[in-house]
Amino acid sequence: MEKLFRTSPDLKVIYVLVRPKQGQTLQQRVFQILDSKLFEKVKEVCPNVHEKIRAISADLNQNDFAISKEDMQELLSHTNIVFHCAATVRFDDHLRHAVQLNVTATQQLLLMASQMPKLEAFIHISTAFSNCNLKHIDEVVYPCPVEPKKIIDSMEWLDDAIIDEITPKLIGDRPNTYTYTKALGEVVVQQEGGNLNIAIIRPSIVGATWQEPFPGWVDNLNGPSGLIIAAGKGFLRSIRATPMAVADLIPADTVVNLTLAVGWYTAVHRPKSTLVYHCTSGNLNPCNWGKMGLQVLATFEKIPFERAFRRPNADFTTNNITTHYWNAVSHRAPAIIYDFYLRLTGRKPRMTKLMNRLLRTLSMVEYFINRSWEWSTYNTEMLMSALSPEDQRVFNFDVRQLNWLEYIENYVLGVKKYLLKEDMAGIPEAKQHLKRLRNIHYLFNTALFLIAWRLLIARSQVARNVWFFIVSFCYKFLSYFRASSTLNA
Ligand SMILES: CCCCCCCCCCCCCCCCCCCCCC(=O)SCCNC(=O)CCNC(=O)[C@H](O)C(C)(C)COP(=O)(O)OP(=O)(O)OC[C@H]1O[C@@H](n2cnc3c(N)ncnc32)[C@H](O)[C@@H]1OP(=O)(O)O
Ligand SMILES: NC(=O)C1=CN([C@@H]2O[C@H](COP(=O)(O)OP(=O)(O)OC[C@H]3O[C@@H](n4cnc5c(N)ncnc54)[C@H](OP(=O)(O)O)[C@@H]3O)[C@@H](O)[C@H]2O)C=CC1
Repeated sequence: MEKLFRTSPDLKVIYVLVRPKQGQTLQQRVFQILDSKLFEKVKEVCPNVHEKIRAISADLNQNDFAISKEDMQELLSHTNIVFHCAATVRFDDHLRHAVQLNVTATQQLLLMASQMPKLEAFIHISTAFSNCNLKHIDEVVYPCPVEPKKIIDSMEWLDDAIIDEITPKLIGDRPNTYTYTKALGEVVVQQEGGNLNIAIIRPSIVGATWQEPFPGWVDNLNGPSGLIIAAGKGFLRSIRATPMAVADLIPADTVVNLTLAVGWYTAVHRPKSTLVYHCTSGNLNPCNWGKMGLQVLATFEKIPFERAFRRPNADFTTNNITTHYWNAVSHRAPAIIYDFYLRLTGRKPRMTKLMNRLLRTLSMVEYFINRSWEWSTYNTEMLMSALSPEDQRVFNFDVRQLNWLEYIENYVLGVKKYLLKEDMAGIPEAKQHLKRLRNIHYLFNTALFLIAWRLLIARSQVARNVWFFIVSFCYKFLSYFRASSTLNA
């Protein structure tokens, strides 16, 4: 919406399907977004942007999306282009719910779209990981072993226990219900698109903005953002990741630019078949997880997060045993010790629970940070060459120009500002806090060493002998030093 109004202020109206949430009405939800920093630039070129966004109450879990008759009439008669990006993105969602949102709702939306007389294009947002069971992925819709229609039907009569039982068999070698249902959604789009002008966009891992409307803007915890917080606050200190595996991140504004360009191309050129566009970075400008982790850490040195639990650190491991070791030593043990301290001081323990949640999240993303994929980008490159030089500049989605180090630094800064809402004025205090943590760390390690050594001496003759040898050596060295300094005087 931001980019559309900034580049086309004459646009009449955008209908946005919204559900009320957390005690807020739809209007409040939309106005909260419009009143954010993100929309500051838009308001300069389009001051009446508030009037141009029409929030329509809709819940994709309901029949006909629970849209009122009047709203439905208005939507059907006025819509020129549909961007379908609503989905459940939870990796662990129950299959029934994931199918309802990512497959059935897509089917219903297509049906709705087929009743829109003025519709020019239907743009479906999928994910580059919908076929993550393959290593090389082309810009085509791959068939699923069980037809989506059969899956949709079966979800209506199977009970939860049976669904739980068949879920691993259905998702096969995909890691979760999210990627599986997004793949089903694509098949539905292809099979039931009828005469509609359809395109599918597959972004990889969406990160903060690169350039527009300003660098580093981010507003949710999906993808790396939540883990950047966990690392910056010192909760996450080691990760099972392959440093050389490609980190296929794609900035949010690049996805937006490609999506709008695809909307234009689909409406104007009306390709004969459904085109799939990969919105990925790996084959044009690859960055790996190792480089990303180092740059994230380097940025924490310059711009630390406030009130960190421990000093940020990054141990990458690919080994099962070291993963368990680091999880025990770097994650669970500090959490248990801290909770013990909270109990002692009469407060409610919370760190172990938080750490368990973090480890669960890690176990779910591990699949994606230990593999590399190749996505072909013929259609995306074709689209780039179809744009005029001016449009190539305004709707830039050429990731070859992306400087990763600069991007990651801005990303971390954006996480601090827009997700954690931390003030830059707090940086000196945050640095001071990290210094204190470092001293506590040294003190703790020294105390631990001395206790272990004392216990060892008490139990082992060899340790005692070594200890006496070190002490007598130090004593002789000191005596020699004292004697030679007296002679010199
Ligand atoms: C060692 C040092 C390292 C140093 C450097 C580090 C550098 C960085 C390197 C990092 C490598 C990056 C790898 C990314 C790979 C992504 C691949 C994506 C591929 C596909 C991309 C797509 O195509 S598409 C979007 C993908 N889809 C998601 O990305 C949603 C995932 N997510 C969930 O599937 C649920 O979230 C899940 C997890 C079940 C929990 O479920 P759950 O029930 O336990 O928790 P909830 O979600 O209910 O949230 C409960 C509380 O956790 C908060 N929270 C939510 N998410 C959080 C999160 N990610 N990290 C932290 N905190 C999070 C939330 O804000 C709540 O906070 P509160 O309680 O205070 O409100
Ligand atoms: N983030 C990423 O890394 C990637 C995302 N994608 C795709 O991009 C799209 C957007 O994802 P992202 O922005 O990350 O995720 P979000 O969860 O932020 O966006 C999903 C949207 O769908 C809406 N939604 C979910 N359920 C319903 C419902 N029952 N009725 C109405 N609206 C609903 C949500 O509304 P509400 O705000 O009310 O919860 C939310 O605005 C998805 O299709 C996802 O698959 C693809 C690749 C990567």
